[in-house]
Amino acid sequence: MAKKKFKAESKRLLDMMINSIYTHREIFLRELISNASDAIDKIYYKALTDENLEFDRSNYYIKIDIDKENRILKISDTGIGMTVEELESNLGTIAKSGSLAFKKDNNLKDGYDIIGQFGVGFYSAFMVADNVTVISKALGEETAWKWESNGTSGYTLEECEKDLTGTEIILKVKENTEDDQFDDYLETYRLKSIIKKYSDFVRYPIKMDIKSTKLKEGTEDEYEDITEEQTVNSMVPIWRKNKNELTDEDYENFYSEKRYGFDKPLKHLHVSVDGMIRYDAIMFIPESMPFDYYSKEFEKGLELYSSGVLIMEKCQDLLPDYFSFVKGMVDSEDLSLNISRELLQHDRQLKFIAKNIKTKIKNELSSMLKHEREDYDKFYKSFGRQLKYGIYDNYGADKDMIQDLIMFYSSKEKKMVTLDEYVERMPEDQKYIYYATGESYDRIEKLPQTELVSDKGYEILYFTEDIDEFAIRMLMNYKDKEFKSVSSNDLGLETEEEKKEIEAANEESKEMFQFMKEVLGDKVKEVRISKRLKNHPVCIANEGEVSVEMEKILSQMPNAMGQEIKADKVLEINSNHEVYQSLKDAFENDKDKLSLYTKLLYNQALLIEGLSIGDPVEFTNDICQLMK
Ligand SMILES: Nc1ncnc2c1ncn2[C@@H]1O[C@H](COP(=O)(O)OP(=O)(O)OP(=O)(O)O)[C@@H](O)[C@H]1O
Repeated sequence: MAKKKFKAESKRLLDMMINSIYTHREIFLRELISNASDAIDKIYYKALTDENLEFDRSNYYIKIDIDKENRILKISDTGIGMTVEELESNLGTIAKSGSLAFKKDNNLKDGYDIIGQFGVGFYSAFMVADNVTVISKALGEETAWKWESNGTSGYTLEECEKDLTGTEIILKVKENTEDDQFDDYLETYRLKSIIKKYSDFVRYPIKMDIKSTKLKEGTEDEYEDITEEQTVNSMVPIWRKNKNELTDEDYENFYSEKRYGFDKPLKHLHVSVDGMIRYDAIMFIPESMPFDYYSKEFEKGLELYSSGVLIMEKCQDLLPDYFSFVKGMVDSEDLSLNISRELLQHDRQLKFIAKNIKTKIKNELSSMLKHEREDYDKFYKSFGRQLKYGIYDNYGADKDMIQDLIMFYSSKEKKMVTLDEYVERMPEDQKYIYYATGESYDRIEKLPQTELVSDKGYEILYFTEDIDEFAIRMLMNYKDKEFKSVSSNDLGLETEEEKKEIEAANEESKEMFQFMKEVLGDKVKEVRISKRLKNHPVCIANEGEVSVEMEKILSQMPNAMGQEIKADKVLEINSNHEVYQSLKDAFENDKDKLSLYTKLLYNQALLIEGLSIGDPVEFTNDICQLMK
């Protein structure tokens, strides 16, 4: 049976292909400039092996010209050009990459990296142009050729005039439509900004004629409009420069030029890895928090370049969430990109880079913590909370990596301390790392529950952020020391003897506590004598996994599930306080009085804890009742 070839309507095929590959129309310019840069690179490569050919950098450039009136945009280069056969095979066949063939033929790997590989970039010109003309004169050829197409009905090829070796791509820019402003691509400022965005580090000058108004020579107040040819790209990327030649100021300038932030970065990391996968990266740790940092709008990510050409503005996969504050870029020649260059084809290389970067950032932060504590404190004030999320995130997968970077306010030091510093200072007899939760340091300081632990001379870490307790629960312990809330049932402080005494006292007042528990119903799980109070009459303690502070946070969650999770509260009474005797008297003589006292004490404990009392009217009525 004879095999027949598929027939396809080229216009529709082209349309489909271009519009499904590229999400941003403006990248047509990136594609055409990358082709021009490839074409110049090819002369450079040829010169390496051809003695008769000299490569003098100053002769090579890319030029962008605009003719607004005729809606013409021209991209010219002084590169290797195309012969008539190459025009036919490279531009006449979709998905034929002359550049890929060149790379293979010349066995190119290192150094100057040719960008093109898929053979489709050129056609992106049809996203903005009705008609594309290519005039090209190949290196060493006498004649030039003109290729022309409207992207619908094939193309024409004819001989033409051209002085210099190289290629001109002439676009007849589409008319505006209701939805699209094609006029934009005839505006100098717009083109300049597209070049800056995607092609700033192309190795050859990209020139444009730029109009400006200048003081007329020899006059003091007469101005004239002049047009000057300017190079609009910066060419040599800072990350390819030698670190020793760069100053802090250079990095700071790069940070603000790139608009990574409006602050001055606290730290920069310049990484050049030359191993199995090569990459360069410049990353910054900002000092202050972007205004939208803790909002849904904030997008993490590093800029991703492939051989100096921007591929993605925010590559999220390069950063874990807990380092989302890091700004900067990564450039690698070794990435396998897909056709649109917006997606990475195999993420093996990317994963490798991401893992590498993660360790570098961690090390940088550790060294800052060790050697530049003041800076670290500033950093932690802005982003500490994010690090704590990292402990909790992903079921604690990276907790070991981050635990040394987190800090809490210390009751003793009156400043932020690391867990390591805490453990180092622990007296020998101290079993646990104690913490207390509350709204502010001031409030925690006054919490009755902290009394006994403080009295023992133990340090307490103050947790004021919603994430703190959740993160610590994930960590469970640090250097084999378990975390213990000052509100938890067993503080591990009493001797066996003391324990027995408390048990006996509880047993003695068992019936009274039972009565009090009945008054409070399911608001508390138990009423008992406290082991932790010294001067305060009452407090709320905690039994089980969910703490009172966690209940507070969960109750603010929008979904119903959070509202239902409650802490098992225990009302603890200080048996050394005079109130205890009043309770006992009331139990003997006046049960109504005991119920009033019970409700009052419970509400007091809630208030101290920063919790709202269920029925404030009842509470005030109870106080009046007491005053009668
Ligand atoms: N300005 C130019 N000078 C010389 N040759 C060019 C020029 N523009 C395109 N070509 C040739 O045409 C081929 C096809 O270009 P096209 O942009 O479609 O694909 P590519 O650059 O090879 O790959 P990619 O789709 O990855 O950009 C190129 O490989 C190159 O050989």
